[in-house]
Amino acid sequence: TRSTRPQRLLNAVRKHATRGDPQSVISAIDHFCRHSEWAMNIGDEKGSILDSVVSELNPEKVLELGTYCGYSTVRIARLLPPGARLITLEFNADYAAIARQVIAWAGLEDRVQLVEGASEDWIPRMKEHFGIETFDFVFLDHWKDRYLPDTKLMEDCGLLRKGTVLLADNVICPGVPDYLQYVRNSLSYKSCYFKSHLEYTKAEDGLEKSVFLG
Ligand SMILES: Cc1ncnc2c1ncn2[C@@H]1O[C@H](/C=C/CNC(=O)c2cc(-c3ccc(F)cc3)cc(O)c2O)[C@@H](O)[C@H]1O
Ligand SMILES: [Mg+2]
Repeated sequence: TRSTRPQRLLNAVRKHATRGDPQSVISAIDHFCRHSEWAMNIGDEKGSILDSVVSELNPEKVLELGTYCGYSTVRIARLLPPGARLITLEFNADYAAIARQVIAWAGLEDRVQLVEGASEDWIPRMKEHFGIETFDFVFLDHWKDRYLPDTKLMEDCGLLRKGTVLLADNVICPGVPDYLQYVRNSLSYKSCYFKSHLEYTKAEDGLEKSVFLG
């Protein structure tokens, strides 16, 4: 049977990246997506903005919604101190299997917990199942119509604290109008837009950084 694009992406990582070297995994995926097959990773340009937000925050507890192949998981986890934890949710078993191998190739499995399942099922279980009080940083990159309901769910589950940072991918392309309207008009958030480009293209896209004010 024909391989899938995530399988071909993993093959490119195994062929061109060095085990235990996260930067080489990131570069191998970016090269594959720029020169072989486009894939919906945050990419190098928006990825640098993600890096700067994570580095400035130095978060201990991180949640990622939508693992896909693990590209942004590797970008975030490589910047975390060893005691920090990144929980990433992915409900597609095939993507989860690829992402586990990408994360392992980068040598970051000790900092990452990939949970197979839907965000709406797992967000309410973060406290009792993972012993998480609140998250310091949340990266949203899953189905775009899930950003707003999941943000409200995280609020309702008490998973956000004063200062928790939400960073949302694709706020222009494909776009998340209901989420943007919410975080930009709610008195509970201080929000700002980082203009960039859709991964591996010249199209406009950007990231929205929203700080929960409690
Ligand atoms: C509720 C729930 N729970 C758990 N996992 C969940 C979940 N909902 C989705 N997932 C998972 O997350 C990923 C989905 C990512 C969706 N991302 C995009 O659709 C996306 C699209 C583009 C794009 C832009 C221009 C185009 F012309 C075409 C595509 C760019 C992007 O950067 C994207 O992120 C995928 O791995 C999916 O299984
Ligand atoms: Mg995205």
